[in-house]
Amino acid sequence: MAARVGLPQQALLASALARSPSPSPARLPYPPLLRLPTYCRFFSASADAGLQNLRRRLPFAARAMSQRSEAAGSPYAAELAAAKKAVSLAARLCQTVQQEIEQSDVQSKADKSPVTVADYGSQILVSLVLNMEVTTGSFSMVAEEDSEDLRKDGAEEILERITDLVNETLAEDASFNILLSQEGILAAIDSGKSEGGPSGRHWVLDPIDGTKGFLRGGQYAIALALLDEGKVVLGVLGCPNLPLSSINNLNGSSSGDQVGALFSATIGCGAEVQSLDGSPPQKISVCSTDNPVNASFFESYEGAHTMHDLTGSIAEKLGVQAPPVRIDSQAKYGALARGDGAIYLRFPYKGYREKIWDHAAGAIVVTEAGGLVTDASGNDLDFSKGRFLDLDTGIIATNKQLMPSLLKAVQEAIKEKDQVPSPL
Ligand SMILES: Nc1ncnc2c1ncn2[C@@H]1O[C@H](COP(=O)(O)OS(=O)(=O)O)[C@@H](OP(=O)(O)O)[C@H]1O
Ligand SMILES: [Mg+2]
Repeated sequence: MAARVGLPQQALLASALARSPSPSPARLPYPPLLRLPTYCRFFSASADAGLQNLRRRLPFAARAMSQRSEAAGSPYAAELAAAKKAVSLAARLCQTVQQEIEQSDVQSKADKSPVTVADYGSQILVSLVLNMEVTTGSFSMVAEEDSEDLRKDGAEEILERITDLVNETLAEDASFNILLSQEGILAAIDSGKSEGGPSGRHWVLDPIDGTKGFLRGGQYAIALALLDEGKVVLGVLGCPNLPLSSINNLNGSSSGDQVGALFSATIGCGAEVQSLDGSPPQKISVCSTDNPVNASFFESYEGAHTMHDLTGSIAEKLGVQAPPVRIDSQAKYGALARGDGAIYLRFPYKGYREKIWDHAAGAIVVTEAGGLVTDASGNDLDFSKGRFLDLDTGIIATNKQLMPSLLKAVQEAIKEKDQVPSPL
């Protein structure tokens, strides 16, 4: 039986909520929260000894922020710091859930894909932190989840579970004097309904990329990017189960290494990795091999997400010797960006529409690490068209030396596949 927020904690949180006055705009300490009027109930945490007892450890997010990054002087430095803090906090909630997940924590969406209390919880925390930390401009977020299913009859229990998880995560972090009501929880999820587009700034979030991997106990990522005038200008990938230094086997694990990597990149400032618990950021770069024989390639773990027969044929044409490294989520982009492998191939089945949140953060981490990310014809990915990427050819990534031969192999393999008569 998984641990839930214990009764004393539940009572504490409930009483804190009950005695908190509704926020009036003049009292709100974080101006951006004005955009979500029913969002929060504030109270003075410092006066509450019980809440202090819930704060068992220093927030790793806060420590991560104090480390100097290459991007410190960039025009997006404040946004990058907020994004790292948001992703780190969300990662903590996801880790808690993954360790003790129950059947009732998982639901099925309209498209039959799974969604968990952690997907919702992660989206809520990222929305909240961004609203609190980024105080300039209007707030817009394109995110994967919405609250529709949680507003239906019968969803009361899961909504309560999400509310408890979010508030417990906030209560454990000394930098937050805030709890959310259930209306606040729903509003925070729905703050991700933006359509994005070519003008203005839009955050792009996959609160859990690779939910199937998350459920399997495997790799997943919290993926957050910022679009400015249609271009990705920063990206953060939190990968709680990825070894910090490198991966060296097909399961994405490596022996004796610290686990939990936070990748980040800002346009023009390079890409970095640090531990999720706050080690100093280290600059990363893609591997420099120009010999496909030495190259290994990443692809989706799920056979339904990419055509493994096509990727096998591409690898064979290139002369790649090593078997594919199959891991879930944009952790693949992070691993590629620091040179764990040389190539990433993704070829969904016909009819699948790629979402921008599945690639925005990963793509900038790779390009700022010196790599290239394109569609199967060599075109840059266009994140300015709304919630979808609108490409149907596939996505490839590698270093600049290998890209010409990779593109050639991709074109040949696609042509050959198209010539094979369909069995139907
Ligand atoms: N049919 C189909 N084809 C292609 N892609 C699909 C498909 N269905 C889902 N998805 C998306 O894949 C996301 C998971 O990322 P990956 O495919 O890289 O990882 S995995 O190894 O397959 O788990 C996954 O992200 P999450 O939904 O956030 O888990 C989906 O956005
Ligand atoms: Mg997701």
